[in-house]
Amino acid sequence: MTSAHSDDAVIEAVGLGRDFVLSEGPLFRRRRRTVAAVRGIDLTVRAGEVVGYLGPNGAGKSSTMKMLTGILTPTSGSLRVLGMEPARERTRLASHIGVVFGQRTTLWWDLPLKDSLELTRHMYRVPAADHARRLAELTGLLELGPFLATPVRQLSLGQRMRGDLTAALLHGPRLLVLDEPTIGLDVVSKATIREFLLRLNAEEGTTILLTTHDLGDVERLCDRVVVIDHGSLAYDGDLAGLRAAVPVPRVLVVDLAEPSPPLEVAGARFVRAEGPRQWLELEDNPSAVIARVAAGNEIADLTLREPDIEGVVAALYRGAEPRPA
Ligand SMILES: Nc1ncnc2c1ncn2[C@@H]1O[C@H](COP(=O)(O)OP(=O)(O)OP(=O)(O)O)[C@@H](O)[C@H]1O
Repeated sequence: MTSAHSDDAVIEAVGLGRDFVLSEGPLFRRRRRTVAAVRGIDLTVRAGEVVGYLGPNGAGKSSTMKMLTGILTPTSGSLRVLGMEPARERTRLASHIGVVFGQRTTLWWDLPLKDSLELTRHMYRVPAADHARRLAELTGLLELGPFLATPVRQLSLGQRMRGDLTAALLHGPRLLVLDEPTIGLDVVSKATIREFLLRLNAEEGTTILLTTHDLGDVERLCDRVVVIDHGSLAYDGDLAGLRAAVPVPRVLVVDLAEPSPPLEVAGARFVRAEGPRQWLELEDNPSAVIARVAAGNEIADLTLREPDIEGVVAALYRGAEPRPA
């Protein structure tokens, strides 16, 4: 621990970086090339926060997650998780954090779920009484009862994810690290997982850091979003701030009385048409544009669409400069 470590910081990264050195080219003429997967990230996550760690493929999310959990050693900067240096104190850290990778399971494929969870208890050396109490709680909340006796290989993806979450939480970790926790799940399973995570955070104060490409996860769960691109932080703040920071135009959907050629209106840009419906990107304030459209056309209906988070993050990735707050 360092004296600079602040009390309620669960994650403290300063100038965190990770390079990979690749050897490329034909034998005897190999060239070494360095890929900077993570470049000088400063990130503090405080107890009780739910943080979405977003970015396009290859942005450096997994490399960051691996450093946080001690699987990968940073090549620059400093990193403390719950006051520990993950790569050096990986085993001790493991008893205070829970990790779930949506695409992989930590459960034993051939064992019934409850036996798999029992093995997890031994791995984390959780006393039997604590385990039984916590398993009963989690079984209730995640409705595991009907499939506790089912071998893991026969579980649906949603059931397995609930099992994996249980395995990650049986030892009562203070930090939960989730990599794509709802990937591949149907709408109902996603909602179950999201509600559960919100409750876990509210009732136990568990800090949650999650990567996701599912913007519903972000909208429902995250107080704060951190966007990483090419290994560097592109945004750190709340979702409303992200929406406001990236200039994605609002869209006016105009239902005309009949199909018409593309509207040409000052302060708006025609995007597309489908029968009598046209989409216009607004460059001016909506009421001015609506008045201009109404002046020359018969309108059946109008809807103003705020940019959705998908559009905002996509714009950020495309390199739209965030506006100063
Ligand atoms: N073991 C490795 N050896 C060499 N390069 C690597 C290694 N791991 C990651 N990289 C490179 O580092 C960069 C960041 O990769 P990383 O997997 O962290 O991104 P990501 O944001 O998790 O992407 P995804 O959403 O696709 O999982 C990429 O350019 C990747 O090719």
